[in-house]
Amino acid sequence: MLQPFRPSAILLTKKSSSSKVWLNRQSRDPYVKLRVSSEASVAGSTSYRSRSAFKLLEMDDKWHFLTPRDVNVVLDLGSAPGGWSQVVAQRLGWADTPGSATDEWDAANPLDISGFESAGGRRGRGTIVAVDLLRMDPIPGVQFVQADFLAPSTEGLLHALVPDIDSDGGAGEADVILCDMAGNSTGNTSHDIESSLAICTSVFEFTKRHMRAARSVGREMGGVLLIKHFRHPLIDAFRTEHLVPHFRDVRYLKPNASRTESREGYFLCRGWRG
Ligand SMILES: C[S@@+](CC[C@H](N)C(=O)[O-])C[C@H]1O[C@@H](n2cnc3c(N)ncnc32)[C@H](O)[C@@H]1O
Repeated sequence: MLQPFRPSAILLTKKSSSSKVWLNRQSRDPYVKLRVSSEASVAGSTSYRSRSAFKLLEMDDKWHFLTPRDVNVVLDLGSAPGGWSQVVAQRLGWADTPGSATDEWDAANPLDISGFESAGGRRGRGTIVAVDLLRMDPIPGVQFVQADFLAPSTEGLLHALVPDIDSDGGAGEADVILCDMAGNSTGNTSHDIESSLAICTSVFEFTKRHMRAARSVGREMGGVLLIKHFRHPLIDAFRTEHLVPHFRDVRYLKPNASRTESREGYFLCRGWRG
């Protein structure tokens, strides 16, 4: 007769010690506490869906790349569960609070735009398009595409959702491209760096085709790219070869909300030169 599975003493010890480390870290993490307390303080809405939301809030509070009135088209690459999209929706006026999940997701439809209409009929400005491999519950003001960003067909899906408002017919429609995309960490540094580099390269190629340059809208500053990466000399070389020549200003950001022990950081690239 089959015996029910009983974890061995070793498994139990390993699990409980790693769980303890995790629980310990969570209970001391001020951003986890903040995420939970934002739920309590915002009646009738959900809290931010991710701890990551606080990184974007912190970076935008300092550098103001989402708040200018002429920011109208924002792309959120690697958006699930939706913390960054909630922040963008708030900053573009779609909601005062992080916003609440609305209808059930229709998993059969990769171009579900059910989150587009704001709860209560409130309209913000502009267009927010988010993409992720994983499903994401709707957020008012955010159009979501469930797809692999690295697949060639995804670019067309994203492009179809963004209004092409160039007056001179030139390329480029995004004011801000955000990328918090990351593959699953394997613990193997060279594999993780390779994956981060592949994402950075692909996002940069996409940026070249879709970022708005200053001249196309008569602005002083072209579009902004905020891109996550994992610190490594190869990523530094990517910054020097690709980002620096194409933007007026490129800087490394490590928000307080990003864990110190993590190699994660962000390049904030402002003023796309085209
Ligand atoms: C750190 S999470 C993003 C968290 C998000 N900014 C938030 O605040 O909720 C990274 C996301 O990148 C997504 N991702 C990784 N590779 C992807 C790919 N090739 N295409 C689309 N999404 C991808 C993952 O599914 C994951 O949801």
